[in-house]
Amino acid sequence: MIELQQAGKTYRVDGRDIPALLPTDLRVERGEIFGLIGHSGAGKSTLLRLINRLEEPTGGRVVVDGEDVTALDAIGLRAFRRQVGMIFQHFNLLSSKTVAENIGLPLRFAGNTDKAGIARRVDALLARVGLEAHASKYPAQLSGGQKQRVGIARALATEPKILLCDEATSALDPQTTGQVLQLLADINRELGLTIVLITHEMDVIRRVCDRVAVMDGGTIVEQGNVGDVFLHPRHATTRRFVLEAEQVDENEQLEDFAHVGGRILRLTFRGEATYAPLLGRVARETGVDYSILAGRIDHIKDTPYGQLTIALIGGDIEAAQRRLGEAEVHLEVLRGEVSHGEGGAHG
Ligand SMILES: Nc1ncnc2c1ncn2[C@@H]1O[C@H](COP(=O)(O)OP(=O)(O)OP(=O)(O)O)[C@@H](O)[C@H]1O
Repeated sequence: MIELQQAGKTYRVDGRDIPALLPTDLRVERGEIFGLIGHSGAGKSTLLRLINRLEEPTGGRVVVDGEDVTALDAIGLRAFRRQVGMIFQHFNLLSSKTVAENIGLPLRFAGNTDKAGIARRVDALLARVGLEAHASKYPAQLSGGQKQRVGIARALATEPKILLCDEATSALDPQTTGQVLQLLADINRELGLTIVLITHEMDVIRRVCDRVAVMDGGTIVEQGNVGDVFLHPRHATTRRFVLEAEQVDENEQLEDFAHVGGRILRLTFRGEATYAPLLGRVARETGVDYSILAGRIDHIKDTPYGQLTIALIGGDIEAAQRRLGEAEVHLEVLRGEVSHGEGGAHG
């Protein structure tokens, strides 16, 4: 388990203090995938790099599995860092070394001189990341996705218990991003590795993370289970990330609906409720008509969810809304009722 206890970092540049990370408390549980999301300069990298002390905190403590990392001397820190792998946006591979040599490097740095043992470990890692056929190639001969696989294999070489991912997919195209995220999720599940990743894309969080913290201005402004934060964002920054991920402009959408009569609701379904034939049943029972204005069905990690924007027209709208509210559905009224053709919003 990783704990930040009032951990913070202020840089001093040309006599001026730059508070990159305000004193922050955070807990990452063992075996989870924890995401940090924020815009450029929010303090994500600083927080991540405090965990393995690539940055020294200017205040507070970082505790990993009960050990105060901030108090370690140089020898203790070297041993601790073997338990923490890291991967980077631009892979940070040595261009003069082959794939196999890059992957074996952390073992050599750790003082391992058993060449046959290293070769066996490197072979197993190559197989783990699906690069058996590329062992003797050089980084320049690989695609971005393959380079990141080398980065992941190298990070796993010393059998770490924590993997820190600094924008690991930001340099990759969407399809390759999906494959690398899947690999991270598999490693997390199979090895029980704790993963902390930083990103500026909500989609990355949605696909692999269990929990998320949203950062803004050097502090955490919202955190929780990804399902809760993604489907019901409370902070304005979180909301913007979610809307960006869904490519939705809320104001534009409401303008588009101006000519639609009735009451406009947004329904959010999670888990099995996503596939339940609820709308038709409620419409039949209450005599309302509905039209679907916008919708999306997708997954948050392995859990399906659906979001539907509908207009309810005619019939017993109050009863319909009550029935929907009683089901396993989260319901928001986006716009009150207007009669057809009237347009514009009532409160
Ligand atoms: N070595 C440094 N010296 C001085 N200021 C720094 C240093 N590193 C980061 N900062 C400043 O600290 C703040 C937070 O930076 P940080 O890199 O942690 O943010 P970030 O959210 O990771 O952004 P990005 O996504 O651009 O990497 C920024 O204002 C940045 O300019």
